[in-house]
Amino acid sequence: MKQLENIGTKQKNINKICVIGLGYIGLPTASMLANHGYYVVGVDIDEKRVELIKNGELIIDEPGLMTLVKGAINSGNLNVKTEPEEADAFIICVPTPVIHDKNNKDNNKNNNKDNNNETPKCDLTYVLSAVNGIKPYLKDGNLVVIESTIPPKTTEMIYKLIDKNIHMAYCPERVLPGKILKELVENDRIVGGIDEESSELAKEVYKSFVDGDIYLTNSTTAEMVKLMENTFRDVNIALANEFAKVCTEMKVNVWDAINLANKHPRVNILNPGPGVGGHCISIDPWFIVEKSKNAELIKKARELNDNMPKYVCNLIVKEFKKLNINNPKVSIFGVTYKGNVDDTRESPAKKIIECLLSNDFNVSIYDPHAKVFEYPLNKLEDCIKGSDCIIVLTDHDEFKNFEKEDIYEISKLMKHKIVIDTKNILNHNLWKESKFEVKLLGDGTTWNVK
Ligand SMILES: NC(=O)c1ccc[n+]([C@@H]2O[C@H](COP(=O)([O-])OP(=O)(O)OC[C@H]3O[C@@H](n4cnc5c(N)ncnc54)[C@H](O)[C@@H]3O)[C@@H](O)[C@H]2O)c1
Ligand SMILES: CC(=O)N[C@@H]1[C@@H](OP(=O)(O)OP(=O)(O)OC[C@H]2O[C@@H](n3ccc(=O)[nH]c3=O)[C@H](O)[C@@H]2O)O[C@H](CO)[C@@H](O)[C@@H]1O
Repeated sequence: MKQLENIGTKQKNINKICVIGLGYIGLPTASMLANHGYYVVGVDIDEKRVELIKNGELIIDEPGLMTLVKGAINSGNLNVKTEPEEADAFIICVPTPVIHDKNNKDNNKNNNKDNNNETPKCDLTYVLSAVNGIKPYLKDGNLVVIESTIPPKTTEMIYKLIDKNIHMAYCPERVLPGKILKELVENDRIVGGIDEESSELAKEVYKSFVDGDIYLTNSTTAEMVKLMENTFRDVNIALANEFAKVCTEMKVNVWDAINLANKHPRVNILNPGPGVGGHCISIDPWFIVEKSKNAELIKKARELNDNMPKYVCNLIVKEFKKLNINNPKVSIFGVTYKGNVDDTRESPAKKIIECLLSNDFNVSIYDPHAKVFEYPLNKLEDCIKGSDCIIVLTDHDEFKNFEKEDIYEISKLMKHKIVIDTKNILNHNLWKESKFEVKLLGDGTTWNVK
C-alpha cells in the first residue's frame, strides 16, 4: 500500500475519459464531456442498457437527456461498452445504496442509545467493483474521480487500494433530478483532491462544461459537504413532517400555518409529504450516522421521515374504519419518489401500498411517469373503476393540471368520492365541485381521526 504523500511526476494531458456507470449521473456526465471535446468511453455492466444507449433509446426520463446523448454518439466522441479501456481519466458514477447490517459492530459502538443494531450503512460494493474493474487499465499519472456519494474518508481508503502513481479526487454530483442538464452546467462544484495537484487536474476536466464556480478542497471535506447538503434537506423535511403530525392533532391546516410562518424574514419551512424517497436524501444522511457517534439529530430526522409512510397509512386505515367502508378499494396516484421523474427508488409509495395491502385494502395504481414498479401499473380508467378513494402520493404535473371535466369523468367511475392529497397539489375547489370529499395530509380539519 502506498502513502498519500508518495506521489511522483504525473502526466497532465487529459484527452480520453472513461466514465464508469451510465445511470442518472454517469450518462449525462459522459455525454456532456463528449460534447465538450473529450473522447469518452462510457462503461456500464448492464448489457441491455449499453445496447439501448447505442440505439439512442430513452432509458432515463430526464428532459433533454436523449438529445444530448444522441448528439454525443453521433459526434463520434462517445462510445459506450461493457468493459473499461485505457484512458487518461476515469470517473466513477455507480450506485451507493444502503445495506441494513444487523451485525455491524460499529453501530453498537456508535449508537449506544436507541440502538436496534440495524442502522443502515453505505454499500460500497459497486464502487469497489468499479475500482477493481479499472485497475488493469490504470497507468501512472491517470486521474481517478469518484462522483458516487460516499461516506467520509472513502476516497482516501480507495486511493490506498490502488497500486499505481495516480491522481485522485472526490467530486460530488449535486444535480436535481428533473433539472439535471441545467444544473450540471450551472451549479457550483466542489472538487476534493487527494492532493492539490489532483484537485487542479480534476478542476480542468470540469471546467470544460461547468459555468458555475469550482471550489477546491480535500477529499474528506468534499465527502462531508455532499452529505451535509442532503442532510440539511432531510432534517428540514423531517421538521415539516413533524409539524404536519402536530397540526393534524391540533385540527390546524399545516399548509396555511407554514405559509404564514414563512412570512417571517428568517423562516423557510419546507413541505410535508408522505415520506422522503429517491437514491439520495433518503439514504445519504445514514453515511454520516454510520461514521459518527455525534449524529443524533440526523438519525432522528431520518427515522421520522422513514416513518411517514406508516403514519400516512395508519391515518387512512383509521379514517376508513370511521367511515365504515370495509375492504376499501383505493387508487394510488403516483409511485415515483417525487413529481415528474420516472425513478421509483426508495419511493414512500411502496411502503404505503404494502401497509394498505396488509390492512386488507384493494390497491390499484396509476402513474404517468413510472415505467418499472414492484406492483402492476394501470391506465387511469382501470385504476379508478369502482374505487372508493384516490390517494395522491406524488406531485406530478398531470395531477396538478386535472381540469373540471377530467375530475367529473373520474368521479363517474368511482364508487365513493373521496380524495386524499398528501402533497397539497390538487385544485381542491374543483374536486369539491364534483362532490369529492377532500382530505389533506397535515390539515387536521379534514380528518375524522387524528
Ligand atoms: N440520481 C441522482 O440524482 C444523484 C445525484 C447526485 C449524486 N448521485 C450519486 O451518484 C451515484 C450514481 O447514482 P445514479 O442515480 O446515477 O445511479 P444509477 O443506478 O442510475 O446508475 C448507476 C449505473 O452504474 C452501473 N454499474 C453498477 N456497477 C457497475 C460497475 N462495476 N461498472 C460499470 N457500471 C456499473 C449500473 O448498471 C447503472 O446503470 C450514487 O452514488 C448516487 O448517490 C445521484
Ligand atoms: C440538497 C438537495 O437539494 N439535494 C438534491 C437531492 O435531489 P432529490 O431529487 O432527491 O431531492 P428532493 O427534490 O428534495 O426530493 C427528495 C424527497 O424529499 C421529498 N420532499 C422534498 C422537498 C420537500 O419540501 N418535502 C418533501 O417531502 C420529495 O418528495 C422526495 O421524496 O439529492 C440529489 C442527490 O444527492 C442532489 O444532487 C440534489 O441536489
